[in-house]
Amino acid sequence: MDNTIIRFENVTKSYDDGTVVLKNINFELERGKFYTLLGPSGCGKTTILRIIAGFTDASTGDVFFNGKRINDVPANERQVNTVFQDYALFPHLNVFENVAFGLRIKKVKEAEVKERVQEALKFVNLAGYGSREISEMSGGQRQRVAIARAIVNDPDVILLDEPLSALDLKLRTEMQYELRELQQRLGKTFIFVTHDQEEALAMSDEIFVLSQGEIKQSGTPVDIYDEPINRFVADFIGESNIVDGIMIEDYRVKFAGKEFECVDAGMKPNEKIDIVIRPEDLEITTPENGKLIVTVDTQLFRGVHYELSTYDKDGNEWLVHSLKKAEVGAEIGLDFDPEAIHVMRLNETEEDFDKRLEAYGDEEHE
Ligand SMILES: Nc1ncnc2c1ncn2[C@@H]1O[C@H](COP(=O)(O)OP(=O)(O)OP(=O)(O)O)[C@@H](O)[C@H]1O
Repeated sequence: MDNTIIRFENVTKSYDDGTVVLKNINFELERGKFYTLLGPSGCGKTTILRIIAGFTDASTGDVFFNGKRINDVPANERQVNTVFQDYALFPHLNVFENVAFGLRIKKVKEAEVKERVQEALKFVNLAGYGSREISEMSGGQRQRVAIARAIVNDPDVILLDEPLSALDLKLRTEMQYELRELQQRLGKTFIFVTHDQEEALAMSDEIFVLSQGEIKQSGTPVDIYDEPINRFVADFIGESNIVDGIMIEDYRVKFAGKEFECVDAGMKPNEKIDIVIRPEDLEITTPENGKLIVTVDTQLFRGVHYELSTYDKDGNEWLVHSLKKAEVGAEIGLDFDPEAIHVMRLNETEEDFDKRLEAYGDEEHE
């Protein structure tokens, strides 16, 4: 059975004033998975949700739901519900009536309304809260009311537009666990919008990293963290050391004035590249044993590790996460494995990246 629930084909969105918000969006989303649209403010995340919900039209391209083109299907006939950033709860209605609202509009019978609302409230751990006023609920509880209101209609897909952004850090982390757990219990497709990379890494089955109306990379959190395909993604996801480099030949790169063994291949000799090394992949050693020699500029204790800001003689900054301490002002060595060097082609797109890997793979098989 085809497990695809939503498909975007060449979707663009522009406004009459000439603003191009989405350039050419293509993706397929599967039933029952947790997807995250991640990117800086204004990159088009909310616009994608609005097109799925039917609140706005795509300018060109096609949107499919369960294999059926839905460009012209009105919002209220789509099997989709949205949880908004500000929850959009009705302050004059109590918790029960807020959740019941959509069912009442559909003229569902009273006995069924009662049963379904109670079930939805139980699902979000708010059984017994039905008669409370919204003003008597905490931020986290309001969030759960908004989710109960979305799931009571039994939609196939739930859209969540930065639903955790109004919460303080501790509650936010709790709600991340809760939302993920809820999605798994429900078995529905969740599409979650955020500009917070940690949230995206923690919660998602698959992440779409967006910038300026384009998908820069998609994949599992581990894929995107370990194999960012360009400087934008590497910089946006996690903390990174990114420096200019040159590919000498397959498995050999040059950066910071020295040549190193690496595991990347399939690029042109002498090609200019971007190099990424994650701070946790750099190990402190003596200057004699270090592949890089750096001076420690600052050191912060972060609980689990020390965070050192260091620089080499060319002025490149190297951020280090280390369990070992160093002396501020001291010269130290940094060691790393060849696998820790991640090589990226300048401004490579996801499509070109995939083509390159495919071509390289084919060559290997010949
Ligand atoms: N009616 C409109 N007319 C012109 N431009 C618009 C209109 N609505 C939205 N935009 C523009 O579309 C772009 C993308 O907006 P969108 O809300 O999708 O971004 P976002 O990634 O969700 O950002 P945020 O995280 O700030 O909500 C923005 O630059 C915004 O100014």
